[in-house]
Amino acid sequence: MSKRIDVNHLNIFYGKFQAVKDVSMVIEPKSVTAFIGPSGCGKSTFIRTLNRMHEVIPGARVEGEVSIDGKNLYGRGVDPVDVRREVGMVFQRPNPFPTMSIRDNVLAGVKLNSKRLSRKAGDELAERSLRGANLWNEVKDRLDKPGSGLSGGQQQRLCIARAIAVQPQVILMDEPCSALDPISTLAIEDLINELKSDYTVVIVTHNMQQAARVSDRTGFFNLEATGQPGQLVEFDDTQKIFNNPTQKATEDYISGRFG
Ligand SMILES: Nc1ncnc2c1ncn2[C@@H]1O[C@H](COP(=O)(O)OP(=O)(O)OP(=O)(O)O)[C@@H](O)[C@H]1O
Repeated sequence: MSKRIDVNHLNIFYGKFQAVKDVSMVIEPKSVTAFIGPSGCGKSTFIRTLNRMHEVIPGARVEGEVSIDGKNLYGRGVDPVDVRREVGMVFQRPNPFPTMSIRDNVLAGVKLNSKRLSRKAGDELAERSLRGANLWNEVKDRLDKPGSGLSGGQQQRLCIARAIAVQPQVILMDEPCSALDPISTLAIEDLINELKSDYTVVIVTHNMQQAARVSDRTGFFNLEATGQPGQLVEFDDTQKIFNNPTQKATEDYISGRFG
């Protein structure tokens, strides 16, 4: 359940404004890839194009190609709903359905995909997904209570359980810890580390220590100037990016000289 992503000459626009320019990269399966860079350089815009989520924004469009194991996500006849089933996403703010029970929250994505589940199959899938998100022990006695009754960190793991339940190949995370306290952040980081044995994980983070801790590969995005599109300046092994980057702009950013 893990696939390679190939991005080829991807340009991303909001109407006439070009937000991201000419990105090409390979994202390896069963690894964690992190994107860092200053505010507004297009990290969120880019990650959303990996599951066509940008298409919910009016006027947003791409040129170029994104392939998962050789299949172009933007090919003719490809249904974005199918793409989002294969490539799940977890957002900055945990967004469980507040009145829905914990169990039903986990199964919500599966049910949206119009899969009918028996009670037993639903219980099994909910347990498996909650275990996969390291949340089972904390919620197993209150599966029928609303998702909104959980702490922020637990809600984020609930959202990860919901993403896993659909059995995606890839999990995208857009600043998944930015609304969380340090303990919950560590719990999510541990989980990301475990998820990579089954999934291709892509994460946007503002926290450089987090990128250094959780990722195998890191991409640094930057803007040449305000109003210009964001570009991928450097993409390499995380060790290399943080210890011996090739580009001066990367070095300046990771050493806190700008951004
Ligand atoms: N819905 C939108 N409509 C128009 N322009 C947008 C939209 N979303 C983002 N942009 C613009 O695209 C550019 C990239 O924004 P994006 O949110 O991808 O950057 P980012 O690197 O994720 O920033 P941050 O770190 O602050 O979250 C910015 O100039 C932003 O103003």
